[in-house]
Amino acid sequence: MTKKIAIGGDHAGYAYKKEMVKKLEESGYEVKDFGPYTDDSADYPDYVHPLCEAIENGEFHQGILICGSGNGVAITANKHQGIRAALCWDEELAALSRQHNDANVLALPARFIPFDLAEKLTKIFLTTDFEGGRHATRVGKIACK
Ligand SMILES: O=C(CO)[C@H](O)[C@H](O)[C@H](O)COP(=O)(O)O
Repeated sequence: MTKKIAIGGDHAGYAYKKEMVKKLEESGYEVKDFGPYTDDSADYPDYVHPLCEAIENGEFHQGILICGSGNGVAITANKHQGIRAALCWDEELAALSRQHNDANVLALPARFIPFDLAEKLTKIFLTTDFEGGRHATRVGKIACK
């Protein structure tokens, strides 16, 4: 089964997003780019909310969000009950976001890491399994009552 990936962000992440779409498609993923489609100044919530709703609806397996610091897209994504967005800037963080937190969205800080690292983190994120067990109990308690 081809893994379906949703990608989005804002103008600060535009260049990385454009390149990341190419890399993901070359790796065999089915990718939808939720925008923005130029590097004109853009408001990240306009792109993050539709992407997260699509993931919550089961249309995509996981999401990649890219902005300047990664904070804007992560904060916005985590407003969605069905989203666990992890801001990552090194390989161990990317692995742990999947192993311990079952994160379904990776937030990347384009202005703080080089593209080749962003690509490595994305590959780790998309290929690392959730460990379950004690972590499943904790993830099950995240949702606000
Ligand atoms: O990095 C961010 C802070 O959370 C945002 O996601 C934006 O990318 C950043 O705020 C854009 O800043 P700009 O000065 O409008 O380029």
